[in-house]
Amino acid sequence: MYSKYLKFIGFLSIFTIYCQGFAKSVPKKSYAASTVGLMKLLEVEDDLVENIKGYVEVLKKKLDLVEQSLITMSSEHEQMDNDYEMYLGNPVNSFRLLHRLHTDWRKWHNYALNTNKWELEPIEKAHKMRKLIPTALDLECACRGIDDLMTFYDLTPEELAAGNLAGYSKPETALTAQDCLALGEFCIGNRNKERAEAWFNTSLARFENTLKRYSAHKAWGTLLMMDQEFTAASYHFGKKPEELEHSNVDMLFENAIATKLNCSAVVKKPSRLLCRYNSSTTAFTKIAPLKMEELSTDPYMVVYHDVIYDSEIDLIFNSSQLSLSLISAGQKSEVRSSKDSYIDHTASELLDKRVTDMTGLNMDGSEAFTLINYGIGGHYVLHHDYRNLQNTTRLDEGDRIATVLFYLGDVDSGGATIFPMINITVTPKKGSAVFWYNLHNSGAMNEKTLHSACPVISGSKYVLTKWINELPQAFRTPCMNNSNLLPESNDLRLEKYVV
Ligand SMILES: O=C(O)CCC(=O)C(=O)O
Ligand SMILES: [Fe+2]
Repeated sequence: MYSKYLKFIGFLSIFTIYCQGFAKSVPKKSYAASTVGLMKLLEVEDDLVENIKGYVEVLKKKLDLVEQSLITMSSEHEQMDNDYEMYLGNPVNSFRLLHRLHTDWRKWHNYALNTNKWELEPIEKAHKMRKLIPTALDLECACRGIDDLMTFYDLTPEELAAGNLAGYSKPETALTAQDCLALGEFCIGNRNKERAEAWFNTSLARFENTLKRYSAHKAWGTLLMMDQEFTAASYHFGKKPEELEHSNVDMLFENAIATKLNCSAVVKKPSRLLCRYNSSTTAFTKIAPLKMEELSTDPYMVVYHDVIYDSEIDLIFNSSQLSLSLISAGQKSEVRSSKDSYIDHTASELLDKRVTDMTGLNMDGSEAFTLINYGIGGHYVLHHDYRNLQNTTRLDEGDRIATVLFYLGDVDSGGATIFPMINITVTPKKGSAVFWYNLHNSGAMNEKTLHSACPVISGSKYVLTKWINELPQAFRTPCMNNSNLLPESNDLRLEKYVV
């Protein structure tokens, strides 16, 4: 199986040299940084292929069943032989027609809506492998390798896309339209507009239909909009320039602008909310109240001060693997530039209790603590913590109802956590933690929890995140209230507990 990949490995290992050259800016475990790493990735891909094959089998069985029934249904119509009156004149036929439609329709409706757990098993297995798949940083490293090749050997996107490597032609290594698009997006992050445009152009030429071309047009159009080049951008969005200036596309930038403003905000808005001791969430807080500062009521958000001791922070650092690889300064990614790892069992048991004292929530089924380190420029783009889980998956696990983010150190400058939709900036302060609800009481997702980690200007930032899941909170969160109900599919939590 591997032999057909070996030539790709030869090609990809060119990246190795480049990625090692960037050793300071690339995580050590980067797949693209070694041939051994790439071999591991092939194994991951093999497993993934097996799981997806399993899923295809499941789908085929379903498809066969539906096709078989279609054949049966059509054969009834053939029997009529265009003489409908004759057919329906027979009361048994009329009865069968009615009965068929009455019961069959329900059957098909249920069949289409219900997915059995075992049917999703192969895809769930594939999902569990997600920790093994390359990260955004791995991809970036690979893009950088290609980008450097282009610079050193004066290659154009067209040549590379056709598998032409400086006179060494390998059509089988030709790039797909999606590959070219990813390289174009990398060039935007790398502030190389000209090369980004050349990649988008190559990508557009390789996409075979308009629908697929849309993503390349959108990326290119957005790039032009950023530079206020409305006329050029209008071509990509299929709109007139004057429509574009006021269109929804502006929304793309509103958040980006809000992020910038909030990241540079130094003065907090005066608030009518309070600082107080919280002594009511658990029995323990009655004897050891926590210093709490209210930040917002929608979403509910508070900061706890001095909620984690220096000795506990030391324990976390000593026990985590992060200390082995503190080289994150300068890592760049469009999504996130940071390094994360998990903390050990003793520290997490201790902190689980603390989080319950802070939130009143049950830690069963919550996700493991993640320790994140951001170096200079380290950031995390705007995102929501909820995962927008649908149907079955949501009923099994529940979405992330709340987040607790501990700040394990002060940051010299920058690195705030910002919530642009509610205009809140939380400055990292050693020992403090911010807690907020991602979901409304109804279970619907609260869009206002959109947040981002601003780039670190100077120093280093360490945070510890805890994502708390919704289902174990059935007896802890307030009764659900219909006032903020969103459409049905958003409200499985309600359905599950109110019946
Ligand atoms: O580091 C931060 O300030 C935010 C981290 C975050 O949003 C997350 O881990 O989901
Ligand atoms: Fe987050």
